[in-house]
Amino acid sequence: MLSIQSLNKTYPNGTQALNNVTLTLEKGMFGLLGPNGAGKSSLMRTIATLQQADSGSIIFDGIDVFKQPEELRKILGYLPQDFGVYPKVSAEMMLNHIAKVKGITNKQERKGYVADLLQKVNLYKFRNRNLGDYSGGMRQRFGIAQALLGNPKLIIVDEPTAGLDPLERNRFHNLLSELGENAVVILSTHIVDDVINLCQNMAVFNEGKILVQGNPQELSNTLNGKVYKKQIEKSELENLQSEYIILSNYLRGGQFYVNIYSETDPGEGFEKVSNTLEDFYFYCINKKEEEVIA
Ligand SMILES: Nc1ncnc2c1ncn2[C@@H]1O[C@H](COP(=O)(O)OP(=O)(O)OP(=O)(O)O)[C@@H](O)[C@H]1O
Repeated sequence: MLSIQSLNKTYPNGTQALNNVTLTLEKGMFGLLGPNGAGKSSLMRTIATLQQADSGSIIFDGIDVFKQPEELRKILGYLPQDFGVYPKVSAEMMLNHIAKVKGITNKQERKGYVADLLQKVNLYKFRNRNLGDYSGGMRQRFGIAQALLGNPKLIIVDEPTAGLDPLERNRFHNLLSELGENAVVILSTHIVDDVINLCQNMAVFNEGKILVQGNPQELSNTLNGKVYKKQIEKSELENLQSEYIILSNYLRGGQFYVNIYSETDPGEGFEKVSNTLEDFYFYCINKKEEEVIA
């Protein structure tokens, strides 16, 4: 349904944010994982017609996004990373306005539609409060509501759960996965667990390139039996780095641990662990593109 071919973008300051990006996305939820500065937002803004690429093409359901941006906008729901609001307008008024712009002309229909959306994101009882008086999480939920206006067929959400409390995060996940039944949903996030829980497909993105694309569980499984952990002193880390492919280092109960990738049992106190998508993600980021095994 969404076909991205050989997309390139270099900003005027010389940063190459997209380097020959090619991706095909079907209906359902697609997770985009990558470190800060990988180019995720650049890709999303380009798909959302907010910026031009230098070369390449994006086709969604027969719409050529670069040649027919207006057509795409009619069926697009987009929640950017930094979502600004008009502070002196209530959520209900703002959604009503956006609904009008999106072509819902019947007043009664629009009212019901907006009320339904406000219920979905749990803001109905705050519908008359000015957006400027919303908390960060409430503003984010408003952003989600505006992205869902007009039954979009392509939904792009850039780190949508940042700032949501666990309950609201769950609620939003349920909503997103419902939407994924009828739309292409692209979810950019740093939360690896969200991708494994929600997405049928995903890509790891780094330095403007797609390193790997596939089903999260299948990608994760490619490291089965090859991830080992050990409790170490922090000072040992540098030495280990020269010997092993370090996937991650972290604290558990105040103790310092490393996870490493190894084809064979490294001994030396390392124990095999059941690996996660997070291990796979770090494996991709830490290895060079041509060495990723999946
Ligand atoms: N308007 C711009 N002008 C110049 N460079 C930019 C611009 N926007 C982004 N960049 C650079 O392009 C690269 C990709 O940035 P982008 O925001 O797409 O990454 P990201 O994966 O979304 O990062 P994050 O996870 O931190 O949001 C970065 O090096 C960034 O500094």
